[in-house]
Formats: sequence, structure tokens, C-alpha cells
Amino acid sequence: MTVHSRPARPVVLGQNQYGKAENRVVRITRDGATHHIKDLNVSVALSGDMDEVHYSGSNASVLPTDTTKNTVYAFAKEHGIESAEQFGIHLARHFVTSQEPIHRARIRIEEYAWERIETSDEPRHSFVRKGQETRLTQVTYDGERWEVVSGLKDLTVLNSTNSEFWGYVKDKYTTLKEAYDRILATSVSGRWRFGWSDDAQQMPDWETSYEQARTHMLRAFAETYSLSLQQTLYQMGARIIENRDEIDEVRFSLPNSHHFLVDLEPFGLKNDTPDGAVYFAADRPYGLIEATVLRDGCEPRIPVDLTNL
Ligand SMILES: O=c1[nH]c(=O)c2[nH]c(=O)[nH]c2[nH]1
Repeated sequence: MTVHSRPARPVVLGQNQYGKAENRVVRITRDGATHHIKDLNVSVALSGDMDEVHYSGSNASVLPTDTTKNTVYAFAKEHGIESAEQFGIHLARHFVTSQEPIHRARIRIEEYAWERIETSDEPRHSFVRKGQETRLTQVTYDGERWEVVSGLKDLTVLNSTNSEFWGYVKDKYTTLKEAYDRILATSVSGRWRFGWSDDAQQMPDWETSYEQARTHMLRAFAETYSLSLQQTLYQMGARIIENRDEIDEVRFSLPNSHHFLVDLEPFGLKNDTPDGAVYFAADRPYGLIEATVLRDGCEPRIPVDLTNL
């Protein structure tokens, strides 16, 4: 009888790779009052001597995908993110040179572009995602009266400081730690209703109105020292009502896009340092904060559920 170390197989393993996909890394670098942001989605795929884990389940050559995730966050803190290319090269070299069974590393990175929200003065820690927003309007006419509701959706904004959240109700299910310096980020969905309702009235300049409402809203987001997203929302609406006579009502639906400070202590790295930090940008679940802000004496007419508009 011939003894084979491995039985002849009618089936063999082909190309394979593994790793952690879509690590959402936000790196804030603080240069005094001026902050810089790098926002990446990093996917790691490793391959090499990985036959055994597939054939027998032996994990002896497997660097856990969880470790590849931790490496991405630790490198973002330790070495910074100069560019997506430089970051990808650094990671790929690390996996191939530090682990004998790993022969190839493929790092895919999407980078999300942000630009600064310009305010009249420092500090500079407010950003808006480039080219994301959609402008909206709804016009209704019954032969006599007009109703115009305009607005936008998918306008993503972020403050890298000047946001706290504490002093809230705590019951037996509350585990949230009070935050004294957190990232505040949201994707704004907002509608505003014009006071113009009949042909005898002076019609607003729609283009100027949109530009100005957007600018006032962004400035209020950037300039509010926030104790909650609810407070920031109110300021954004109030700023539009105060500055734009043609607008009587504003409604916002604001997802609270949570950014969690990554615990890098196990790797000997202090994350929350004066020169900045690395965050995990979670996409769900998210807090959802919604409210209407009105000119005093005006009727609320924008539907509560913005998806119906
Ligand atoms: O700004 C916030 N408002 C909340 O109501 C809330 N709830 C929560 O868990 N985090 C936050 N943040």
C-alpha cells in the first residue's frame, strides 16, 4: 500500500486572498487651531501560503483580518496619512515583509475629498465634502396660491472639534461615555419654505436665496460651539430665518455620523494627542435628529417626514 502524505484530490484550491475590507479611517491632524483631515476607505487583501487553512482549517499561517484592520488604524496614527499612495505602499510593504507566509498584499483605497468651510475668523476645523449635494425644490399651485419649498440633501459636513455631549439622562442601559471633545459630522437634508404665496407679491431671487441660505447654514454649523447636534440644528435653522426674509420655515433631518476614537493603547500608541487623532467612521446605526425652525407666528407646513417631499 502506498502512503501519500496528502490524498489525491479531485478538487484543488485556486487563487485566494483575504483581509479586512472597507476600513473607514478618519485622521485629524491638528496644527494649532488649523486642523487637516484625511478620510479613507481602506481594503486589505493578502495572499500567499494559504492552502492549509482552506484544506484542513489550520490557521497556522493566517494573520487575522482583525489584525490587518488594527494595523491600518495604528499606521494612520503612528505614520500619518501623507497620501493614499504613500499609505498603501507602507501597509503593503509591512504585510509582505513582516509575515513569511504572505507573498502579496493588495491595498485598495478610496479617498473622500473635503474642503474647508470658510468662516470670517479662526479656528479652522470645519469641512464640507466636495461635490456631494443635490439641490431640491417643490412648487405647488392651485390657481390662486403658490407654495415653494426648496432645499438640499447629501451635504456632508464635519467639525473636528468644538463639539461635546454630556449631562444626558442615564438609565440602566446607558453605556455612552460623556464626550468633551468629539467629531460632529452629519449629512444635511434640509428644506426651507418661502413666504411668497401669490402673484401680487415680489418674487424672491431664487438663485441668490439658495446660495445665501446654504452659506448661512454652513457658517452656523462651523461657528456653533456644539453641546448636541440638536443645538447645532437649531442654530443652522435660526441663522437662515434671521438672515433671509423670504424664508419662513426650515426643516432639517440630520443623521449623527458617529466617529469613534480608536483605542490604540494595546499597540503602545496614545491616540488622543494634541497633534490629532484617528477615528473609526461608523456608517450605521446612526442617531437621527430632526426638527423644524420657524419664523415666529408662521404655520409649520413642511411635512415631518422629508422623504415625502
Ligand atoms: O448630539 C447628540 N445628540 C444626541 O441626542 C445623542 N445621543 C447620543 O447617543 N449621542 C448624541 N449626540
